[in-house]
Amino acid sequence: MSECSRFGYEDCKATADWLLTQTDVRPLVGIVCGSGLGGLADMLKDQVFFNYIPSESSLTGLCFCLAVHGHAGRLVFGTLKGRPCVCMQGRFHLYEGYPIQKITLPIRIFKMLGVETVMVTNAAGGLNQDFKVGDIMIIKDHINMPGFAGNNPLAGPNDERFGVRFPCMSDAYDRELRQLAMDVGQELGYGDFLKEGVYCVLGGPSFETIAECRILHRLGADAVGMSTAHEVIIARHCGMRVFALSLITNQAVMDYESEMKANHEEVLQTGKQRAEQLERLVSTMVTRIEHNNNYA
Ligand SMILES: O=P(O)(O)O[C@H]1O[C@H](CO)[C@@H](O)[C@H]1O
Ligand SMILES: Nc1nc2[nH]cnc2c(=O)[nH]1
Repeated sequence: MSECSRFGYEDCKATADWLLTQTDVRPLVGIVCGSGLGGLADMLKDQVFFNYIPSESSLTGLCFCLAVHGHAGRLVFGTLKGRPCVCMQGRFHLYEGYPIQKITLPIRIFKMLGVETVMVTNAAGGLNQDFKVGDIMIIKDHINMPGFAGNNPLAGPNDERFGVRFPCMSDAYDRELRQLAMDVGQELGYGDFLKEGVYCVLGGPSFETIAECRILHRLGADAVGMSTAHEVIIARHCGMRVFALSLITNQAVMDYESEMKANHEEVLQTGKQRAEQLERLVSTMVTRIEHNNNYA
């Protein structure tokens, strides 16, 4: 069986159907928590959660083993300020060695659970020289670097039950949700550290060289990370609205004289420092999204 068909429609449906027998929550919003940002899932009330199961032969299809420090590895259902949500408290990355279709399987499961809006968060290195550590960057576009070399989650046979063969990506990051984030951010007094920009995904796990950071910046990227774009492509393919943000956890090293060194501890530390504001931004947005959906 090919990798693509192993994580196909039937797998997603079986998993979603099983999950729906385990909880009364019918989520309209699905949230993906980035490195150090798992506290978003802890905000959910009346939680029902499932640990990602470290087995290839899992009945539920959620056959993942999660080892990345800073990611809990749970699918959490619950309500956020009264709105039904599901959260991936921890995600999967290319560098963990999983096929790209497996990394993005939970997003299709979101769809089959009834999710309409996906909110994706990540930790990223700042390439834009105007960005500071601790800034929150609303993602307006991405550069899918692995996709340039053919590593796209939609590569392989297309299943029309999910979406079309050639989905548009120029509108991937919903304009209204970006505006909503800006409005909510201003209301909360986050104006000084709320930015907008382009996210570039690389395969990782090594952080970038100085030359790589310089070229990514010249290509138009404002932040660099190792996730998100694959999830967004899959979410858009099956018609969900997408909002995504990066927490700028470290400054990408662009200068040969610099003594700075990217490291995962700093990433997690910055996550902790901004956790509360980020949670408030996302949870306030969630309370307004349903209203937004009415005229979407
Ligand atoms: O993208 P998330 O999962 O937030 O994590 C980011 O932070 C980790 C590196 O510190 C990498 O996994 C990178 O992708
Ligand atoms: N690739 C990459 N991922 C990150 N995640 C958090 N910071 C970084 C970074 O500087 N580079």
